[in-house]
Amino acid sequence: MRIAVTGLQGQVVASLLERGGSRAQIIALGRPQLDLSDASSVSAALETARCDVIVNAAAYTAVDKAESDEDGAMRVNAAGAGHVARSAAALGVPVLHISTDYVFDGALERPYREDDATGPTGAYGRSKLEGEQRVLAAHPDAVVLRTAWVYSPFGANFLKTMLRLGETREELGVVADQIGNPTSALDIADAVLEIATRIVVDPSPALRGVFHMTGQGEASWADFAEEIFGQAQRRGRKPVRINRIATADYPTPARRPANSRLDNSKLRQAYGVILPQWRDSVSDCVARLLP
Ligand SMILES: NC(=O)C1=CN([C@@H]2O[C@H](COP(=O)(O)OP(=O)(O)OC[C@H]3O[C@@H](n4cnc5c(N)ncnc54)[C@H](O)[C@@H]3O)[C@@H](O)[C@H]2O)C=CC1
Repeated sequence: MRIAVTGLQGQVVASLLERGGSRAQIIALGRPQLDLSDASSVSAALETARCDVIVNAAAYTAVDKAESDEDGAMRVNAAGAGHVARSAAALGVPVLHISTDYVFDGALERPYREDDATGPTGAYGRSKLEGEQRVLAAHPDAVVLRTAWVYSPFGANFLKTMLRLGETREELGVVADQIGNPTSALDIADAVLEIATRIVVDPSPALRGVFHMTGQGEASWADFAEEIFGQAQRRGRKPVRINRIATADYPTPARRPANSRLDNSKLRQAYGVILPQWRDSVSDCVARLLP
């Protein structure tokens, strides 16, 4: 199977390139050849790729910067996602589109299900929600996978930031009143490969539409940090104390949802896919970064 994926170096792209193995040939397409904000570059690159499935994993992911550049985020996350889905529909291949927990406002007191009301609290979330809607409108054979709190050995992410800060700091203040599901990009890649394999052979409507896909178990950012430093300490790093702070004490341009947890039951029922427990995947990632 040939899978074309947007982006060259993102966390999910790098993970797909690593995990493709013998299961799939991964063709990564990024700038300048494929620029999500340029419809003609998207259609030309995807046509040339001659693939069986398209995964839209590239995005404008700078959540805080998007607050002062909403047009830029919209061009990539909304219009760009639409370009990918339209091209996929024209080529007659299914599309898997990666989206986010930030489409929700976080006020609900249980994990969000796919049909819960959306209500993004910031520009990034609004652009990603608009992207989902454009993908679903453009392509009947689309799967939208909402994930959250992504980390990996690649690129920039919370886990790598913690390990870097831990080299010089003895204590750190980390937000304890936002809860979500830390998710390894390598686990996302494994699940995307399974979903792609199914969708090319099974036309069932139950396999199309929006699905939530995150690591199992929940955590606050402070819990996540404590787990990272606990694992790092077992690998010879000095201890780092976490001071559990409130969101109000760590102001950022974009407001984040207090509850980001996503209920994964629909994905499990439709595809039989379930991601590993988040602490196990954190352990694997720390082991790779601190061998
Ligand atoms: N990082 C996270 O915590 C979360 C990410 N997501 C979503 O997961 C997906 C993958 O995210 P990551 O791999 O973490 O992102 P990343 O930030 O590691 O990589 C994004 C990639 O998109 C590429 N890109 C940006 N603008 C582009 C454009 N105009 N044309 C072509 N390529 C462009 C970048 O060069 C980069 O390679 C994205 O859809 C993101 O919105 C969802 C929830 C949380």
